[in-house]
Amino acid sequence: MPVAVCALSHSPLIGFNHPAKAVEKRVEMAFDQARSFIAEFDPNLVVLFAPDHYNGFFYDMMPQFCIGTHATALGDYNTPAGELSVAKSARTMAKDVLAAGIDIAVSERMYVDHGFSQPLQILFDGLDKVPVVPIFINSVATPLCPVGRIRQLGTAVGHASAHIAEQRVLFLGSGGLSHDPPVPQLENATEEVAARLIDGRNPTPEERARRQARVIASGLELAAGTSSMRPINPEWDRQFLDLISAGELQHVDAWDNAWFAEQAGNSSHEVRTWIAAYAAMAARGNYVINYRFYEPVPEWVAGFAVTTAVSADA
Ligand SMILES: O=C(O)/C=C/c1cccc(O)c1O
Ligand SMILES: [Fe+2]
Repeated sequence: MPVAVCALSHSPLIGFNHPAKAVEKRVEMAFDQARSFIAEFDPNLVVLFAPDHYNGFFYDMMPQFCIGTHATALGDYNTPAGELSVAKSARTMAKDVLAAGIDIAVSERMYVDHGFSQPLQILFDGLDKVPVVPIFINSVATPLCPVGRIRQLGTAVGHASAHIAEQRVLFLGSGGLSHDPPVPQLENATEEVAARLIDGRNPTPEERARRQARVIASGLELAAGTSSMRPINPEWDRQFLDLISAGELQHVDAWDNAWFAEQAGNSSHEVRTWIAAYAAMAARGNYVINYRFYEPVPEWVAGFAVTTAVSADA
């Protein structure tokens, strides 16, 4: 039963802000590479690990991770809106992951944002082109669980994937690497912002447009060097990619949550999606990364990376 991985950064600013043409071209070539890899692997199931950015998940009930048995994309930042094609195996996998001692939440009405929809759009040209098991991983709403729990989650998902009907499973991680976009934090939020983080579902079109305009402007400021946001940290990103490449995921268990934010920005916790995807792969045997791309892209507020991996004995 072959398994494979694709993990990639996302940014809702793609298409809004434009880095140098050569940079956009290199990223597009990386997407081409990932698309060719996936087309050749021909998965009949994608297990998609992705975060949310206070669009589908709020502090009124914030799980650390959640598996969707139905999922709908909201369509923020011009990403496609609509139903994901959630596989029946989502239920089987939820049962198996719980039986392994990982208390994953289950949602019959999961709402997801660009974290899920962008990779499906870029890699599969739509939300419903491939059966998917969507797994939300909290990467912004503090307090966050220890990152070692995410590795255990990924491991449990990997084991569960060996007992489902689908035979060709792609583990897809969406997020990271170092970046610090202006996603608000509850601890220092005004009353108005706190209310939005606790239960800000269904913003008006004007509210959504204001939020998006602020984030789009933040990318231009980061690129111009006039931003107070934490800069992208290519060295931290390189070390993270080296660790994944070496298959030494167990080291993440010692990583302190505060250290992520200090080194690589609050949203660097999105690498949790990569850790889960690669831990799932590792649970199915040794792997080799056969493609690795990295480029810091401040206009998109992203240490932008794309990797693919296959089983070592494939
Ligand atoms: O949710 C937002 O408004 C912005 C999200 C964002 C910006 C830049 C990089 C990312 O990974 C994001 O999710
Ligand atoms: Fe994000």
